[in-house]
Amino acid sequence: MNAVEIRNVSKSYKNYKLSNVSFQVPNGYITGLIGPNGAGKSTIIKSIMGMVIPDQGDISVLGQPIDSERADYKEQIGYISDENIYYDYLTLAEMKKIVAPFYSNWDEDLYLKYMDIFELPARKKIKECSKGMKTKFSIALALSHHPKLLIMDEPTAGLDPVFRRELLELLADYILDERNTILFSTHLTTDLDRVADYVTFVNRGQLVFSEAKDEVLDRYLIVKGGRELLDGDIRKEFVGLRETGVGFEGLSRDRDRVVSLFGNDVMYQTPTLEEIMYYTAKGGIKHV
Ligand SMILES: Nc1ncnc2c1ncn2[C@@H]1O[C@H](COP(=O)(O)OP(=O)(O)OP(=O)(O)O)[C@@H](O)[C@H]1O
Repeated sequence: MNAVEIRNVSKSYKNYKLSNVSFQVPNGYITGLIGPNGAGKSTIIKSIMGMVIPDQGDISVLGQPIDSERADYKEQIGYISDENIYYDYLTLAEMKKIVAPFYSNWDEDLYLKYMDIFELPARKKIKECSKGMKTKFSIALALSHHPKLLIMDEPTAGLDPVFRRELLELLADYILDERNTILFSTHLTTDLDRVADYVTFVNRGQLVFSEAKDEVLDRYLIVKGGRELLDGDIRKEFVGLRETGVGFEGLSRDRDRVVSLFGNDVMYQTPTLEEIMYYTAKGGIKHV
């Protein structure tokens, strides 16, 4: 089963279009949603949360088509927004009192445990909290109602490296229960190198790929060689290309093809997710 299914979803704004995007978030795994600034990650996540209504397409969450009239499916979701969705003038404890009654599964002991682990001051006003503290508070609230699906929009932005690593460990613990699923968006792709099973990549409102991370890393290849090897046709083999006075570095999405083209005349390197995102977003920009 898929925890989330997105079929042919489109959404237009004045200067932007999310175009006919379809992908699945498999149950029991961590899926990373990556893409440069403005690619459409938050638009997709807000569409799943019913906060943005797509112009067309269908979305199902945990087997149910979502419906703006019925918000009960959200009880099963732990949502961490990239914006402050809480009332600034309240303390953390006061905000928790508002949020907790929405969840029949609310676990006060678990909430207190997270407040303690994250060293969060319950009596501090939200407006007096740092960005990292607000994110930690969001995570505490999201996990304290035992959600089956955790949806996080840029959760690691604003977190120091120590807590970022702790958060990733916490997510790994949460996913140990095979009924749980995580979808999280980030442009810090190193987080995904560590924990993601699947990767969905959007660029300028278009889906580039959505598949198992290992398959992506097996298929893409970086090629480094001398400029004399490049001509117009060869350039078209690359998703993105960086050329210098003497050489080039290019990303191919077809490992077998470039190896058969270049043989031993070049050097090969498996790209990181960051390199795949960089070359795809930049295309054939020249650096001479
Ligand atoms: N309510 C809105 N009205 C008009 N344009 C919008 C609105 N919401 C988003 N956009 C535009 O849609 C595009 C995609 O935005 P979105 O927030 O989904 O991107 P993102 O991938 O999450 O980016 P980032 O990594 O910077 O958070 C952007 O060009 C943004 O300006």
